[in-house]
Amino acid sequence: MALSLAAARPVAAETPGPAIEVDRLTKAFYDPESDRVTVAVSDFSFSVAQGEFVCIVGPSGCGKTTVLRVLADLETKLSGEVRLHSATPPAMVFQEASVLPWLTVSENIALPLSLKGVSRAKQAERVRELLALTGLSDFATARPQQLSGGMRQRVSVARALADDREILLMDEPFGALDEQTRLVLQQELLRIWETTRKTVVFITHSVDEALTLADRVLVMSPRPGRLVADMAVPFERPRDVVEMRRDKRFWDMTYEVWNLLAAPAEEGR
Ligand SMILES: Nc1ncnc2c1ncn2[C@@H]1O[C@H](COP(=O)(O)OP(=O)(O)OP(=O)(O)O)[C@@H](O)[C@H]1O
Repeated sequence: MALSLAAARPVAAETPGPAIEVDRLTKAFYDPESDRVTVAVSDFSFSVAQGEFVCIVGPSGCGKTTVLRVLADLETKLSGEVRLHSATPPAMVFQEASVLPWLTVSENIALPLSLKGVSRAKQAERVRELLALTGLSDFATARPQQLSGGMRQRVSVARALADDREILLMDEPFGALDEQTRLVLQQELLRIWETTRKTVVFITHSVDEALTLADRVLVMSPRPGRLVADMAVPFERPRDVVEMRRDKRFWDMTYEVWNLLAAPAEEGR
């Protein structure tokens, strides 16, 4: 199937209000042992519209995880403003699948619902939907150690979706997987996103993963991380992760982002 990537997606026109607004965020860590302050993120500003998929790329240690942890309220900021326009706290997916080994796949997915006291019947219905959405229906009663790494990460994604939070924060969720599994999960995440239209902030080291998934790619500088580019990704949806790679613009953008990442850090940071 030839993929038509001709029309640029009018991101702003389709997206209502902001779901996330970050204004001049600065975050530093103090290590009392060495009496050293590490400025992880400096003056970082961006916003994410409701239902938008934004990827953040940047060199190792530039503060990507720190930004996500501040959004999740797991870290306090030094200065700046962070506003989440959402009725629910964000859900998180981490690099390592954070599944509980003593629970079955279904029980892992149901965990946020059982913690909230949702009835067993409603839990079972929601779990059924999520097993189908993430392709795990045949593994409902399996335990995590019986699953591959990719399948465990699918369980993490399903669990993050269980109680239907509006914002999904994903920290390099496919980073530990082999290339082929990664492509399969990227395709699945695209399909899931088409179905759920969550607001997603997704961190990755992989430029082509960012271009495959995102409406916009934010490129960060080396630490202390600052915003160096905010790029709209023009490929129309639904996307096919393999077919996209036949489009010259995909590689032109990959080159452009790599050029930004390879640029030397500015003086005086
Ligand atoms: N809890 C902490 N205490 C002290 N320093 C920290 C802490 N967390 C992060 N840092 C420092 O902040 C900087 C940014 O770290 P962060 O993990 O956010 O980067 P990253 O871009 O996500 O890195 P990577 O891509 O390698 O995962 C690093 O220099 C790191 O050492």
